[in-house]
Amino acid sequence: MTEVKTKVREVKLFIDGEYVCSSENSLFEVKNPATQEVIAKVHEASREDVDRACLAARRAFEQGPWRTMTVQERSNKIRRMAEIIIERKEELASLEALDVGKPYPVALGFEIPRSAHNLKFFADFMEQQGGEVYPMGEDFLNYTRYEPVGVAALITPWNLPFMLTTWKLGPCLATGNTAVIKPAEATPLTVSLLGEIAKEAGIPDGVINVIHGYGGNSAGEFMTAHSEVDMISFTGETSTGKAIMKTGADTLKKVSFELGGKAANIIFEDANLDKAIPESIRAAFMNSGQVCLAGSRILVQRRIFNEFIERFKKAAEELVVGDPQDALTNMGPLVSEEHYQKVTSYFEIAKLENSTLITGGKRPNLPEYLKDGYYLEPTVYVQEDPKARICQEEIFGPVVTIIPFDTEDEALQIANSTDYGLNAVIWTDNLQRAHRVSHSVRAGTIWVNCWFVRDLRAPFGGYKKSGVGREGGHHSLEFFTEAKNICIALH
Ligand SMILES: NC(=O)c1ccc[n+]([C@@H]2O[C@H](COP(=O)([O-])OP(=O)(O)OC[C@H]3O[C@@H](n4cnc5c(N)ncnc54)[C@H](O)[C@@H]3O)[C@@H](O)[C@H]2O)c1
Ligand SMILES: O=C/C=C/C=C(\O)C(=O)O
Repeated sequence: MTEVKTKVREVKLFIDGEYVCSSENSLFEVKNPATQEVIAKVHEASREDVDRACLAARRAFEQGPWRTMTVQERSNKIRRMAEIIIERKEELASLEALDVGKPYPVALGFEIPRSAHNLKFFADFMEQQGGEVYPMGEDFLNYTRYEPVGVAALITPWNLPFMLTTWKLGPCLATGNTAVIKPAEATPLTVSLLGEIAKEAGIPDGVINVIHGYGGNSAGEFMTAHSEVDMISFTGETSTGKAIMKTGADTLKKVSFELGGKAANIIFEDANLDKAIPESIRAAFMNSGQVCLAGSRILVQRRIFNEFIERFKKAAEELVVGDPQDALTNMGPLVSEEHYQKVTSYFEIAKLENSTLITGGKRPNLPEYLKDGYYLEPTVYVQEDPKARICQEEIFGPVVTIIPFDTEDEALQIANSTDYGLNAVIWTDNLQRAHRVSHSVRAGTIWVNCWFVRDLRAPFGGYKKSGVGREGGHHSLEFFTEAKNICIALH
């Protein structure tokens, strides 16, 4: 592990089947969030590099054979990528832990296997798909084909880099498109390996290209403006989604956006707290709270409010914050100084808004070698006013707010009072209430008595400012295909 931690890697661009340097020889550094040591020097894609990547993807799309091979041939190659990911799971997990600062067991046990599954699932799923036939009596016959759209820009954030990239890449490839991928500048390590994984799996050159760089006035913007890119699948902040939509508008690109969240986690008085408390802890603090689906607003019914707070506080204080490579660690550091500044700015806001600090709100005491990492204690506030900024804005760190409520109607009103609508969590043993509340919360995913349980066939995406469109199962296939109807006169 020490060698993994201290080595400084050179991360190149992967264009048209080859790892290449930035044409302007511009490199940026990536740091280990746990220690702030430099772990990689990354080639930044210039406008010319982005152009080459988009043209390579276009050529690979137009000239084939990717688009024209049988579904089974394509799916076999995608499944081979999934197998290679599993063969290399320890290496990928330690790189992800190093780059993002997340606990190694989480990367190894959840994210890397899920990444392989993202590819295998869509390869298998695509093999089950067909077209449609609409006969018009004896005179005409319609049949419908689902054809790939072309070149996709896949842009992903730093919190779950490999998992979220493969979640887009699986359906993109399975439907016969080609891709230009840009991981977040803070966490490019695992995604950069997709080039060699694709090559080993026999994916033709140009089908997968990986470029690196920043967003505005850098690789992200260049690719979303590029005339050879037909569609953009983006996961990240709501404000970035708006910028990308504007840039993509000139060339009328198709977009699919998975954006921010501020999930209500509603605990009714009849909930089983023995389950609700540990899951609410996971929903609040997994990946240091840097999860779009985080249950960051906990709404608790007044009758159980004090008991909930006491037990939740105790459980939060038991979490081990520390070195992500240490097997006992529950919570690593935040990803960067910039993000730490954003998250800790909410401590001041919380004070100004008269929130009550229950626990946390500061750096934990840690060994000397971790002194430069951006660590925070799990932080819990109580706030009576659901309109306060800490109840409304996505903090994206280990900070949750507990809000009391009296009635089901009040809980619903609070749950629906933010601009976001990605997901919500409901804890109740009352079946009717579970359904009633699920129907009335305006969010794309509702988890009842559980959190972050995923079936990849299910639609995934957000209401309101949490997204545009849905991914998952046939929803992903619809985004990555054009439906073509062919009408034939039969005589
Ligand atoms: N809804 C979901 O499924 C989901 C999943 C994970 C994260 N997120 C959201 O992601 C955010 C955290 O991630 P982040 O800080 O990396 O997000 P971000 O929006 O800052 O960056 C995401 C990606 O977009 C790129 N980018 C930034 N500006 C761009 C521009 N103008 N044009 C093109 N590309 C641009 C970045 O370089 C990065 O690769 C949170 O808001 C979180 O809720 C959402
Ligand atoms: O941080 C966000 C988590 C997103 C999860 C998914 O996109 C998924 O499970 O498919």
